[in-house]
Amino acid sequence: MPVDTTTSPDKVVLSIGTTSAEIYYYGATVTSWKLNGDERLFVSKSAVLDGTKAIRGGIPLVFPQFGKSDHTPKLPQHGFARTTRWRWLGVSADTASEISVRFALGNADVDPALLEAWAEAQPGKVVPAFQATYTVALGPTTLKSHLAIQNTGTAPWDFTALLHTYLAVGAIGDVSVTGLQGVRYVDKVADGAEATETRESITVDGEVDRVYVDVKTSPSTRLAVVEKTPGRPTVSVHRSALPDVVVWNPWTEKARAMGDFDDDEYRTMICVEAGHVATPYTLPAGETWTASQTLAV
Ligand SMILES: O=P(O)(O)OC[C@H]1O[C@@H](O)[C@H](O)[C@@H](O)[C@@H]1O
Repeated sequence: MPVDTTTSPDKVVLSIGTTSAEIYYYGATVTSWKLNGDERLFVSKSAVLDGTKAIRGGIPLVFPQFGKSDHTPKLPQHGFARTTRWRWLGVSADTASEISVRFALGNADVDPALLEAWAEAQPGKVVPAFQATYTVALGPTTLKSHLAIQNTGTAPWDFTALLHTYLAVGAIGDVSVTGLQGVRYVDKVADGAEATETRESITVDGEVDRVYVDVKTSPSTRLAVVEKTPGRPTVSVHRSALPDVVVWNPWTEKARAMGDFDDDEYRTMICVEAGHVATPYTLPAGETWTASQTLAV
């Protein structure tokens, strides 16, 4: 199968046969995954792509903090990884069945004020020393995101991380998410109330913003986005070391409130976000945490 990589000042484009992906250096955000010309990721028509704002769509990388925290009021929502330009490390594998590329982010790449803000939540308020490597691998029917975060300092520190995946869907009314039945969740739309998911297939008919905690799946209960619309294949989400899953759709009112999201776009997207967010991960000095997600059609 012909494989190809092209780079430009803003992004890298990968292709393998009729499948392609593009990744912006800004945020190392994957902004496109096309199979036979069919786009599987949602990016808003109003997304800002000039590196001044997190990209509204694709797969923004949330690190070192999911959401907002009272401990770090100056650290922006969802941290700084999605709003910082990553270093391009080049192609790491290039075979007939997979092409992968790597990006890096470390302390020197990040605005010092943001590092100081992160330090507020750490023991002794010490700025964490880190090195992150992000690998994106494209196969004929898969897109893998692999994140490795190393503590390069001498003291442990905490973080939360998440792959904020926006999937494109034909019509939100025809979509269901499977694999979450019986899982406890925190409902951010209901002021953080906790409940257990009873449904085998979750449908969306209003604002949804839930953190499903410690989601265990098996081949018979796989995490997947299923569409009734003819011709739209199921996208499965396979996870490693990302126990929690956020399901988000802003619906009408929140859509109107977002400047980089068109009013009706809630109809054609759903976020299914794999992360380590319900509890922070403590990374000991010198150690590396690795996690990955594979989207498969
Ligand atoms: O607007 P942002 O910062 O990209 O966040 C979008 C959404 O991201 C989700 O992960 C959160 O659970 C939502 O609460 C949030 O609204």
